[in-house]
Amino acid sequence: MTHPRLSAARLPAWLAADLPRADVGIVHIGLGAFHRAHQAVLTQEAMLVEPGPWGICAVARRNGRLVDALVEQDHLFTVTERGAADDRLRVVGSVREALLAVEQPDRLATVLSEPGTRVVTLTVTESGYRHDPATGRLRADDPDVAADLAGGPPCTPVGQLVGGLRRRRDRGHPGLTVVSCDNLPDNGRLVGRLVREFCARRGEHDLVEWVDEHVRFPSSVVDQIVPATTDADLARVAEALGLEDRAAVVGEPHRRWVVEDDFTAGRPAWDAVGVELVADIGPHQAAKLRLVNGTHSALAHLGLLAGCTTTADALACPAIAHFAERLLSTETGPSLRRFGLEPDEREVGALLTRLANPRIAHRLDQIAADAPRKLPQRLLDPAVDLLVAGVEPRLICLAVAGFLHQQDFPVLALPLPLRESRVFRALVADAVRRIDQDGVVATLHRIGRS
Ligand SMILES: NC(=O)c1ccc[n+]([C@@H]2O[C@H](COP(=O)([O-])OP(=O)(O)OC[C@H]3O[C@@H](n4cnc5c(N)ncnc54)[C@H](O)[C@@H]3O)[C@@H](O)[C@H]2O)c1
Ligand SMILES: O=P(O)(O)OC[C@@H](O)[C@@H](O)[C@H](O)[C@H](O)CO
Repeated sequence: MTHPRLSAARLPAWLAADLPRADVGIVHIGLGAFHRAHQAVLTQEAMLVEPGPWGICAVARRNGRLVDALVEQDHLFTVTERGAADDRLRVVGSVREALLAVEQPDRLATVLSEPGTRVVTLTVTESGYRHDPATGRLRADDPDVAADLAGGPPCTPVGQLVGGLRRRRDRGHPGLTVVSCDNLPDNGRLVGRLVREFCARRGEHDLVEWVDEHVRFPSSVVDQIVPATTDADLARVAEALGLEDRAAVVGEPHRRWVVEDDFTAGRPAWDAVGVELVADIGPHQAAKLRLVNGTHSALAHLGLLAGCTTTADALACPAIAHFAERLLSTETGPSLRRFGLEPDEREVGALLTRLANPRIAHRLDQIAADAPRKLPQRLLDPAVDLLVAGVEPRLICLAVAGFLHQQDFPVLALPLPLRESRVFRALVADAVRRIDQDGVVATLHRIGRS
């Protein structure tokens, strides 16, 4: 059955009542599933508590279908919070404009430069920053970075940011705050460094000075599982709403955002809706990346070898579930002692329940994609900390072996302490051999019993 499209005019009154339709104050670069389920919802909630000009201009890179869908729907879309037992559907109206970065570079630079724009948020994936994780510097040999540095219409997020900041400075408008929400350690400092490096490589040292004085780059940690939307999700939303929503997203009910409290030009009342504003992001970031994302990556690399498709499938396998519980309680959890954090049994249980939600189809191949950029902060840094504390990271090495098993050649750039660690290399080699010989499930069984 076909349904009419979601739009402001068609929205049932009970849903329309809760929609703030504010002027743009935030530009979000990276209009993917996550932004719609997370920051767009929290910003809407914040504006309901404290009204203000915090509407969002959401910027996609190439996904014209998504931008068209939003424009056709008056920028409205639904978010389904899918718990283990039921769904909660809501309509989101905090997005006020949607742009395609590569086709509308001038409009993007203008929105970034407008005085009303006071915050820029980013979710452009780990590879979107185009940096070398080992040095934290821009990959100037990346063709897109090179084209941006040469002054073409910017196609990388850093090039886009610099274009907007330059125009802002030239127009004499005040500074703003850039908040990275990607799963990267020190994400704020990383973007700040890349923006300055980009300007310096172009010889724009005066712009570096302006950025130093007028732009803040707080780091942030986000946590909510939001898989890519499927056709089945879209059909379910259409049935529930009686309207077709081509920009719908589905995520788990858990939603967390921790941000360094360093804003130069104001922000929505996010703190009134549960966003944690903190002075030191370090422990929050390490805990999230190691516990949530570390477990995800381990499940992905071992679960795919075991023939599983989603995190829920993987955790339905007793050997993998036992492995995940031990990974958290004996390795990634204890690795956080360096940050003054102690493993907590209840937290481990709650996390595994989240990841096992059978109604959230989080595909392991989506999590496993781009692994060389994810594994360092998720599993390799904890391995370093365990080795320093005299503990063998045997389970982490199994997950790394699972990753190497799917590769034709070792593509992983190991941190120096692991490259030099004979223990680490021997543990990984042994894990690869065991998986080869016995298969992944039997290997996990054996390790589980030892
Ligand atoms: N999905 C989740 O569960 C989740 C949870 C926590 C954090 N995150 C973070 O958010 C990121 C994105 O996740 P997602 O689910 O939205 O992925 P997604 O693939 O749905 O969206 C990523 C978006 O970033 C865009 N992008 C990349 N480079 C860009 C550029 N130069 N200019 C504009 N847009 C650009 C892509 O085109 C895409 O629209 C993740 O990589 C992660 O760092 C995601
Ligand atoms: O989104 P990525 O590709 O950085 O990582 C995949 C998942 O581990 C990640 O999206 C988690 O679901 C998320 O970080 C949970 O908060």
